Amino acid sequence: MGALSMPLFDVELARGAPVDAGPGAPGGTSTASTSAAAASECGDGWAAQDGARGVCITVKELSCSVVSRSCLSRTTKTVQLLHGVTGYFEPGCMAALMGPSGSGKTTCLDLIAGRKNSGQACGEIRFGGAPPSEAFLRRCVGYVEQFDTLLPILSVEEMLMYTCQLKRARQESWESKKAAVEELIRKLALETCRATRIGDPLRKGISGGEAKRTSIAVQLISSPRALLLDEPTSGLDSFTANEVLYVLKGLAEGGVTILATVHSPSSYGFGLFDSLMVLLRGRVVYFGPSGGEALDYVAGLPAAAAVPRQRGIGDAEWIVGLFTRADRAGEAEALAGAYKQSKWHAAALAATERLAGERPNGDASLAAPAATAPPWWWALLILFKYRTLRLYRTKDFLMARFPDKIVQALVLSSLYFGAGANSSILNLVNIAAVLFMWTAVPAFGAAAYCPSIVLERPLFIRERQDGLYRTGVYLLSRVLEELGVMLPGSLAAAAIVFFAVRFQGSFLVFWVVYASILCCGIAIAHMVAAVSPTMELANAGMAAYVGGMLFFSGLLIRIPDIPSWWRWFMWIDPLHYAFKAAMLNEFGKRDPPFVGGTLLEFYEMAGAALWAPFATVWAFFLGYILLAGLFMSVLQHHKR
Ligand SMILES: Nc1ncnc2c1ncn2[C@@H]1O[C@H](COP(=O)(O)OP(=O)(O)OP(=O)(O)O)[C@@H](O)[C@H]1O
Repeated sequence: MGALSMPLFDVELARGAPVDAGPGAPGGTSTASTSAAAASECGDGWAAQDGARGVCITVKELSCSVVSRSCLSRTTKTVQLLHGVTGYFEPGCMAALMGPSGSGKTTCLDLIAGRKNSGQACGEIRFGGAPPSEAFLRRCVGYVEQFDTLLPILSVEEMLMYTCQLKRARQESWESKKAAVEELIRKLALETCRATRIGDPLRKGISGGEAKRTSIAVQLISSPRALLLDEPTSGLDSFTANEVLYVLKGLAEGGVTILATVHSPSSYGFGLFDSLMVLLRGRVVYFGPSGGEALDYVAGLPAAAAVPRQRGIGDAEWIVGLFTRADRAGEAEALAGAYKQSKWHAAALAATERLAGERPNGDASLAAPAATAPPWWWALLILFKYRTLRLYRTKDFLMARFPDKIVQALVLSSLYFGAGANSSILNLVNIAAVLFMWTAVPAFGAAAYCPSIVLERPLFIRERQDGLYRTGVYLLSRVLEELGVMLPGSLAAAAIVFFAVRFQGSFLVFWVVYASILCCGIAIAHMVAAVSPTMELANAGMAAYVGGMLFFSGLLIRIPDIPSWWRWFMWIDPLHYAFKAAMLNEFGKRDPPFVGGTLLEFYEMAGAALWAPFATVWAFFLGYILLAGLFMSVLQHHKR
């Protein structure tokens, strides 16, 4: 094994990667052999340096079906996505999974990675001769999904360090982790963008190719034994696509088992693959060596007569073009039948059977370790360090949380300036109104948190599946993150309103009422976002629930006037308890006369202890958090 270095790649490209006309064709050179030679010069892969060994993946008679619902006729039918896929992917080899769009490549990868969460699957998937445990898949198998899920606020280097801290052993020294990150930055040629913010569609950061390489690096940080990649080259220019495939080849040379779906790699990129599986409508139409053998096989098919090879058309492009045309002509089953008669199918069956039965002795990691995530306190600490602290320095995050409170406080203060000191009967309704608004506004403001929770869901799902943390830790981290900014913001708003309106109760209680209902709002936002499949539904759900709460607080309609069949809503309305606490704080000691009794009697609050509504609001907060955690763990809005 030689050293994997980008200059070698550059030289090859500068010379111009030969257009492979196929073995035996006049002037043709085998890109497979060219690349194999190039790759054989590749050095110790990163994984090899870290002592990682690949693992043999065998797939036997893998089938999958889903119940699909027609949007037009509203009928349902069972669709077969995979039909008895059989094959194997060996350590040290880079395998390509190709086929036209919709042929079942992602489905196949999802099943192998244990991430398909809809439909019915049957067949056998083994890693190192054993069915993989969830812990093994999380720890030892990396999955680079089609769409990048990275934390936009972090730089490339921070993203890698953050993942490294959560994915590698906690006991490993910081220096060792840093060295691993440095090595990955070098291997994936991320030096130039290491300090650049990752960004998102609204705030551009690193390029698409850099994001893809960062995603690959994120998966490599724990030295996986197998790396599955769904279209690692899609959306990249041909140079960057070749660059990514070249890096993957180096990793395969280092011992990692690599399986990647690709659409139309260049001849150079295609030549880097060792084996090839082609799917057509969920059926295997070729599985065998890549390069010359694959080209020979395809050239010998009757379907090849309709799509002759032309100069300028790459190997992979020709193969995919030929199969796509055959697919559209309804020849998928015939091609699958032809493959079943071929020597490659017989060889695949025999090798899969043999490898599925081979269980390397002493391969301890195959016996799944129990823990799949770091200790909760460690994960919380890392999330705080890399996420929360960074968000606290992010203008967008702070602007969505501070100014609104101050503006609302200024509006309330100027509208009700000095009203708190006036106990005349005509003014009491104004004081009750400002206290009502004081509890309603923070609950409404919590709707602002919903979009970011829903938008971040794919990242959360990916990181949880990767075993970076458990649901409860993520939720706790997000709530603490909000509470951290909420405290100073709410304190400033409370001080402005309390002293401008000249309230007579306790300032501490006045502030705690506001802070408590704000906490409840944050928890409600997480709960509503957790049950809502989309952002629109989350926003609508939040507005409906919080809007409904307003009516049952006790101000807009007196409690005795609420129709009996609506009374139950009052008991599940934290606003009702927060408003009660605010009123008791303000009027508990000086309950002024009002319409035939006292003000608190009018609102049916007289004689209540102040602690009771507080305790209820906090019980609501805990209840919402528990429900949010439960829904986040159980509900799978992300069907695949
Ligand atoms: N959960 C599902 N419900 C209904 N249909 C599904 C589901 N999952 C996949 N499919 C269908 O199965 C087929 C294969 O999908 P898959 O994503 O595996 O294809 P693919 O080869 O990866 O496609 P592409 O190259 O475009 O990503 C598609 O027709 C897709 O619409």
